[in-house]
Amino acid sequence: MDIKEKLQEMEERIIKLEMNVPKTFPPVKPLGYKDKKRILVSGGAGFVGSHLVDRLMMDGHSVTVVDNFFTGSRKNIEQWIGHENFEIINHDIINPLFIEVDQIYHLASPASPPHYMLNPIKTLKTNILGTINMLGLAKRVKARFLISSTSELYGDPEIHPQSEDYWGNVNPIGPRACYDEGKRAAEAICYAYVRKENIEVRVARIFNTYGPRMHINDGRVVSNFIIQAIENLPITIYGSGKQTRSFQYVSDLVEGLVALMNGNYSLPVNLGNPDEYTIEKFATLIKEFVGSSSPIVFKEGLEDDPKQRKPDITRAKNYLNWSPKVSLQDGLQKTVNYFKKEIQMSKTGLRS
Ligand SMILES: O=c1ccn([C@@H]2O[C@H](COP(=O)(O)OP(=O)(O)O[C@H]3OC[C@@H](O)[C@H](O)[C@H]3O)[C@@H](O)[C@H]2O)c(=O)[nH]1
Repeated sequence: MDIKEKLQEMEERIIKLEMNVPKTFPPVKPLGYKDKKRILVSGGAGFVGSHLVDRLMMDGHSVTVVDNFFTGSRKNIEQWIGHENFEIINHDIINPLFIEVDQIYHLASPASPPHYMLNPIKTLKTNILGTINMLGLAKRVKARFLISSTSELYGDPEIHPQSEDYWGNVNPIGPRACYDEGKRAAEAICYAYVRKENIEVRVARIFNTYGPRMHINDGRVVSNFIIQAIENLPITIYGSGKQTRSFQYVSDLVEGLVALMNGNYSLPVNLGNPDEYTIEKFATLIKEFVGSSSPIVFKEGLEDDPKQRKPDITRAKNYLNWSPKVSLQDGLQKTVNYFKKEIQMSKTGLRS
């Protein structure tokens, strides 16, 4: 959509608002009261959270989003504002929350390294106090609880690929510790609640994920490289570029989260795409994909940057019958289209 079309769309929306024409929502499945669940998504205005909210809403459930909008954004969920099945609470989960729900997807936490390192104490509080508060809620209302954990829990892994029974290699006092150790503590807290309080817990260890709705200032490799390539700016590789990552498209992750929540498996499960690339190869691939003239440049490496990462997804295959479906080609196409629009909008001042 170019800028003229976008302006026209906005004008039409203003006219409809002025005329009090009811907003049209994406289609929602009708669900009987027995199947309809009340679902809380913490961090539901974020990149992953908002895609999950779309899925749960379209499945016909009642969804409550709780978000403090630190990295989340209202525009990610604006399509549901005003829907009778949808509610949004502006709240920081480091404080307790009292509502009635059947399921809790606990996704609230900054996830991009520059964001979580910006305020490490807040990252620790969110993952530790926030998880305790969300589990307290799950205990009070007997809700099933899913937490978004991370592949960062494996630190700089000495085994490859990483399976869930690997305990990890994390620097407990390094700059990434606020997130890595925060998530490790969060998992420990979950299983303490399982042992002592009989809570039904699901733990998703999420590997690198990309897709539309990543923030333009997200700072992770996929968004950085795509934006740099679109703008013909230098593509910045941190370190040698020999480090590896494996990238999953966001809709695959959402499928995995829903399957995990509704299945019977209660130990941690890796959710990621085993399609592995060196960062150097990935830079070339993005440059060619976008058709960019960007030079590829090497910058200083990051402290404690994991050298290799690839999920072993045997558990997810066996227990959830889940495996990623979206190819890098298809996922990148959607993501590049999204960023082209976002860049255009930010240049016209319509988006920050
Ligand atoms: O511009 C950039 C950005 C990043 N990178 C490199 O690309 C690799 C991936 O970096 P990202 O910041 O995208 O993500 P990381 O793998 O370090 O961390 C991620 O891990 C999994 C999730 O839990 C989180 O989304 C995030 O913490 C790193 O080696 C990083 O140094 C670049 O070379 N250039």
